[in-house]
Amino acid sequence: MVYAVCKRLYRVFYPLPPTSPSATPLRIGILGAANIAPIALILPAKNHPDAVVHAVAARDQTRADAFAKKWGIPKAYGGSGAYQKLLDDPEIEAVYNPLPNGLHYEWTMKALMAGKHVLLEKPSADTAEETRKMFELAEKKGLVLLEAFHYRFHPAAQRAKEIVASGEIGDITSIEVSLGVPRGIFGDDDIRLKYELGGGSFMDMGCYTMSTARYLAGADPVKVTSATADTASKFPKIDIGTTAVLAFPSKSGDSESSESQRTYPVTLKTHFRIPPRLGFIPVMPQVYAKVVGTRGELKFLNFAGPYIYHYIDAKKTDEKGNVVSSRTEKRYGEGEKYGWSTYRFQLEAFVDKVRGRTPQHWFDGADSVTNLTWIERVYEATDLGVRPASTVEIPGVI
Ligand SMILES: NC(=O)C1=CN([C@@H]2O[C@H](COP(=O)(O)OP(=O)(O)OC[C@H]3O[C@@H](n4cnc5c(N)ncnc54)[C@H](OP(=O)(O)O)[C@@H]3O)[C@@H](O)[C@H]2O)C=CC1
Ligand SMILES: O=C1OC[C@@H](O)[C@H](O)[C@H]1O
Repeated sequence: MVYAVCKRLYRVFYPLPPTSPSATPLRIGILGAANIAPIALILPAKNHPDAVVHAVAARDQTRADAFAKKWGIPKAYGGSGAYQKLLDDPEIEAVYNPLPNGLHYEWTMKALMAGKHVLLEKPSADTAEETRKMFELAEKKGLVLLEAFHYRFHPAAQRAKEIVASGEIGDITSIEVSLGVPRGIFGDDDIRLKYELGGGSFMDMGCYTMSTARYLAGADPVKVTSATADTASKFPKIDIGTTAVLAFPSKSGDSESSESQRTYPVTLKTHFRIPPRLGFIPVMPQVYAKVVGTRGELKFLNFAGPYIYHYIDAKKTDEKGNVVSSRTEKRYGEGEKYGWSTYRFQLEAFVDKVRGRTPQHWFDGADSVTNLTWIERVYEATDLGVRPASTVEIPGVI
């Protein structure tokens, strides 16, 4: 297993160059020298025949230059006007926006106003209204806008959904999705801990858990049943961890049924700093989705980064709940796509969409709006309140 993981990671970090590169690849610019940019875009683009990272912009010229040099990016914009300069560059056709959440709306709107397609990091914005406005503008301008839920483009996620949708485990009776990391990964200065930048674990990680639960269920919540947040005095309004229970609509159940028959519970758990067990035993990241049905259950381990390692355990149960059969599946892609990262699959779809080809998978703005709507409702239920909407006026947008 260790060898297989190393082999896949090797290919992610040392991607093979495309065998027949396009003469006119989609030229992408990156807003911000963000930590996530290499893995989410720069490395995937290195083996995409029809995409190239052409420019990066950072608030500091030295940082922009160093980033461009390290990753082989031809142009580097730096200084206070750098992001807008990149948007004004006629050579750039699409933009990757990995800015802090609280800046997603402003710079996506500006990018769309500049006529660029946008691959936008998750969560799409601070409020559902901002998300709605961004997709409305993209539609009006005929531009592609995609919230970067990369996991959905990976064959493992698609297989997990297929098993649930096939009815193999019966009708869903509960779902649990967890995304949490041990203490020590995010320092106090991390953007994730800044309320004014749209921080909070249910924004950062909760957006995945919400998206994954909705994806696997093939349905949207009907209400937030409960939500509790762990907070720390150092970070007012930031949830270090959140546990939310939402009600999803059952397949069975009609208007005559009780609420517990009409819905089933979906538990979403997030955490930035899971403490060590017994105070000193290090814990592993908690990244899984579990779907329980009337005739079985499915566990998808590492749904957020399945290209590194994952398994999908599917169990069938009898009427008494006894396990009658179980199997484990793994999906890492086929042929030349074997071992592609989630981000590489995502880039393939994004470029296909921009080029007018039919992507292997896609989801639209309505999906992103719904996701953020329910994130907001969870924050309302925790009493921490929704994240602050942008106050920036976008020239040309009413
Ligand atoms: N898809 C995925 O797997 C992941 C997605 N993400 C998402 O990507 C985004 C960025 O995350 P990450 O790369 O970890 O963050 P970083 O802190 O590394 O990057 C954020 C970038 O934003 C820029 N920036 C602009 N204004 C500010 C400001 N006021 N404060 C701080 N930074 C600012 C900085 O760019 P500059 O260089 O100009 O200074 C910085 O490089 C988030 O939305 C996050 O949710 C994060 C990790 C994984
Ligand atoms: O994939 C992820 O896992 C860890 C998070 O903090 C990050 O932002 C997210 O995208």
